[in-house]
Amino acid sequence: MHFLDQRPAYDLTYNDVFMVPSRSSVISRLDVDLTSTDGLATPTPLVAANMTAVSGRRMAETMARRGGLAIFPQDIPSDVVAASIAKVKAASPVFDTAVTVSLHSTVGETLSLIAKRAHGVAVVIDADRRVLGLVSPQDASGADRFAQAKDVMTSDVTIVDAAMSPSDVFALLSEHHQKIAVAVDGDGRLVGVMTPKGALRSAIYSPALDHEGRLRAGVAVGINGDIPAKVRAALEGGADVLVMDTAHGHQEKMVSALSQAREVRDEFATETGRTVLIVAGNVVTKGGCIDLIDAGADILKVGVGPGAMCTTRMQTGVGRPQFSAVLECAEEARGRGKSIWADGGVRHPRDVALALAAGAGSVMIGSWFAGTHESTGDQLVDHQGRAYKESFGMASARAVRQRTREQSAFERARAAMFEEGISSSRMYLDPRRPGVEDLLDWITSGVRSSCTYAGARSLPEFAERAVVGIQSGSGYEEGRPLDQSW
Ligand SMILES: NC(=O)C1=CN([C@@H]2O[C@H](COP(=O)(O)OP(=O)(O)OC[C@H]3O[C@@H](n4cnc5c(N)ncnc54)[C@H](OP(=O)(O)O)[C@@H]3O)[C@@H](O)[C@H]2O)C=CC1
Ligand SMILES: Nc1nc2c(ncn2[C@@H]2O[C@H](COP(=O)(O)O)[C@@H](O)[C@H]2O)c(=O)[nH]1
Repeated sequence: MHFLDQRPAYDLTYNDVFMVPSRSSVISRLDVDLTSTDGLATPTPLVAANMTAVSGRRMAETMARRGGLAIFPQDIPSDVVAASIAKVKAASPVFDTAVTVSLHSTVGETLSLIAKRAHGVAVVIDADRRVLGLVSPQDASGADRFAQAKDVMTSDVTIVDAAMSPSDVFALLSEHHQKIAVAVDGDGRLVGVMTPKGALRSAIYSPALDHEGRLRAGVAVGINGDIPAKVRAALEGGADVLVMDTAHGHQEKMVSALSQAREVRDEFATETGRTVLIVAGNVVTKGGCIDLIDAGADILKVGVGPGAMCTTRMQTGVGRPQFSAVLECAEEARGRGKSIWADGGVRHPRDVALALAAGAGSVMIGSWFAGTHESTGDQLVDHQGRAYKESFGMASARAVRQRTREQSAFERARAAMFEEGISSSRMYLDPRRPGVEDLLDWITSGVRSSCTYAGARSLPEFAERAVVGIQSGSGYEEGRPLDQSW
């Protein structure tokens, strides 16, 4: 990437910069390869953050099915993480995991489960996972909440063989004017579901798969406690990437934790032949990058204070405008054969494009993804009828209380006094893009387009060719669409 004019002597946020188009020979946005350049080579360079309000099993499955990753947070007990990863790995890389209920599930329970996935139905199955019917909110409307699935379900179901290609599923659904297909295996047992949009997505995205062709997922580990035991539990639990994470990554405790993690990772690689990359952070300076790379990091997590749940900058004055942090750290890491993740502060697709232009290998997103069907929280509705989910920072008093649950009441209360995050925030589901896949479509189509404007067919070419200028506040404002006249 280079600057249109001179590189400024001050630091820049994503909002401070823009890209200009360059002469391009890339004639279609579909010709752009978005494979991440962080060493993980995921087909989509996006990672759902290790935040309790964001990444759980559904987020992990959905992100990996569309080529990205999700990281299980450090506050979840390792046996629970291992059980969740096992489910992710058992899920179909092609069909969405269905919400399932039995004939006797109540309508109330069924409706609350439907909101956990974007495809909008529950599949009614028997004890052998054979498909009996479908329930949608429309089918259930007007029914008593204590009525049962059998009373409201439809048995007009488009059943397909799980080996059918997504384009054939799409054609079948169009022919039958149906909104969803239910895939079964050779024994007639439920495998998953596919909507017409899901079929289209399967043609555009490739899943992020492990060495056995199963969906990938990552696990975060903090820097306190028994690091070797935690790292081993994460690796044995099936983690495909390990994230060593703390607010102030450039501290000696991290350096020591990272060295220990590296040792366990290498032992595990010798035992299993599987080398899991280690991401460490958060840092925002060259010095931080150098020290963590020397201590064993393969990828650096970059960003202090840009997060939507973050109070660090206001409370401490510490942090760094994210575009400059990413640019400087990516340069430093690249010079040492490593890469970075740009973590935090992404509010629009353009921010992802700018982070990748600045050299990030992948981009980590938290709060934006918290407001989707697939995030961990329950969907709530405000007094105007708008759907939202609760989000909170990982350094908020709420998260700290959870993380320190095994300590004494005094220690927990003391730790919570050092909060650097918001304990409760409403992330509204965008009615046009309520699922994380809708956001992925929006982001990746934007990034593909940014690449063609720069004349780049891949992310390394994009990071090389992008031309970035600096804009005023009104320059940024001019670029915002208006939903009504002025
Ligand atoms: N990217 C960002 O800007 C930030 C991210 N976060 C996220 O919040 C989560 C929790 O992180 P964290 O608060 O580090 O909790 P951790 O549970 O990982 O513990 C942090 C450890 O580092 C010590 N420490 C020393 N200096 C600091 C400091 N300035 N800030 C925080 N800890 C410090 C703490 O000791 P002691 O408590 O005794 O001081 C504690 O032992 C992580 O996911 C992290 O990424 C949090 C804040 C900023
Ligand atoms: N200072 C804090 N930073 C936090 C906290 N919880 C998470 N984070 C960081 O934010 C990113 C995600 O950023 P977003 O803008 O996409 O939401 C996450 O990965 C952490 O690095 C917190 O409590 N305080």
